[in-house]
Amino acid sequence: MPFNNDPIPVTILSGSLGAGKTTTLNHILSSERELNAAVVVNDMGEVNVDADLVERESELTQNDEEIIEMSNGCICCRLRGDMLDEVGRLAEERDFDYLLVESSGISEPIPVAQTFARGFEDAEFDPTGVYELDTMVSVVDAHSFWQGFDSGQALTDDSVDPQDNRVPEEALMDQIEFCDVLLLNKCDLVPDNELDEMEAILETLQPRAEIIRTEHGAVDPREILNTGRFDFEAASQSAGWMRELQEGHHHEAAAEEHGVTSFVFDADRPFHPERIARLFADLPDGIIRAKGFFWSAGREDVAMGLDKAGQSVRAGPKGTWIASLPKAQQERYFAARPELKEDWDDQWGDRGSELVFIGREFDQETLVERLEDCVLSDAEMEEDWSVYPDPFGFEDQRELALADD
Ligand SMILES: Nc1nc2c(ncn2[C@@H]2O[C@H](COP(=O)(O)OP(=O)(O)OP(=O)(O)O)[C@@H](O)[C@H]2O)c(=O)[nH]1
Repeated sequence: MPFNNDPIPVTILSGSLGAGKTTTLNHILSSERELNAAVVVNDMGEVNVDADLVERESELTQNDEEIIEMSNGCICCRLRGDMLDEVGRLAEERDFDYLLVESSGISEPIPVAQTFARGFEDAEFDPTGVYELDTMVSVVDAHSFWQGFDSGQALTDDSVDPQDNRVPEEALMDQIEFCDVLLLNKCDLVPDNELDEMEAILETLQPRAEIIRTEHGAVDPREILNTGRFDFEAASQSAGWMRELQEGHHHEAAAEEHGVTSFVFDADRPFHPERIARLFADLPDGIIRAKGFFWSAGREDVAMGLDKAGQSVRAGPKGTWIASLPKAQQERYFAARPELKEDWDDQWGDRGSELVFIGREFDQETLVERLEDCVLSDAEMEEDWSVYPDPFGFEDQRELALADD
């Protein structure tokens, strides 16, 4: 290989367990014979089954990829530094010109992307200038997408990441919301009309990504290699709920045709803690995604966060109101974001609620009414809120288990 100092492009594949990441990787390796790739395969278990499968494939195709197995942990957390040191060693030899990374099924895509885009403090190797993140790909299993979201089937105990108790649906939502290309795989197992509907939902959850339907991971390699599509800022701002907050309504025709809608609920008075907790635990089935922050009466110190992905709902302390910061720090915020002053309340500052709901075939009007009923009434505004029972506790965004109360 000729001497070359250009950064090595990197494509990262994420996706739930069994979505088809290894199948896609093998498809790429066998259809791009010219591709001189190194491959990092991450598996949570002790035995790296995926690496074996990739290894077998590359023997078959007589490619001689260098395959690095990262087992017994996740490259988005515990193995971050180890992975960098490995790819650093690879880069020194430099007898390959593309790096493919298969994350584990529960990997969060943002830290993995950050590792390549910005490095990692605990690692000796600094990837900036040596590697260049080219494309973030998420593989979604079309067949289990519905089932997982509709019935919460994915919520089995042994699939929860022991490190932070995240459930697979939350990892799936991250993978959908942070990527450049979304492969809707296993399309052979789902009828076309359902695929149309799923695609409408994915487009609403993630308006920026290129969505491609695949069977057995058979994607045109040009869609995920050397695309130059990765852009950290754009990717981190591209989630549908975030766009909804920033820009308000703008629905794709496809979304409307399939009854996929979203709206923002705003309030500058606090919610009654028990009423809103009960509502969060009993949102309509059609709500696929809900996200935002809210003010819970009696907790003027902290901005509460809401995060619903599929069947999983988390709510609890999330951030700080600017109004509860020391004056000097508040001034710095105002200097940086003058528009904050516009919605500033003399008594309550920036306290308030802003929640985005994305769903399919739900009754928006009724939900808005139910939300409004959770906001304090005029009489309640005069009460002592500190006597209200607080279902949210002090931990960061607990899983809400209030539905049966
Ligand atoms: N019917 C069908 N099966 C598929 C498709 N893609 C992959 N599979 C099968 O689904 C299973 C899981 O595929 P993998 O490629 O191993 O999935 P993965 O995402 O790498 O799985 P983990 O690494 O375990 O998270 C395998 O048995 C594949 O043969 C598809 O498009 N259609």
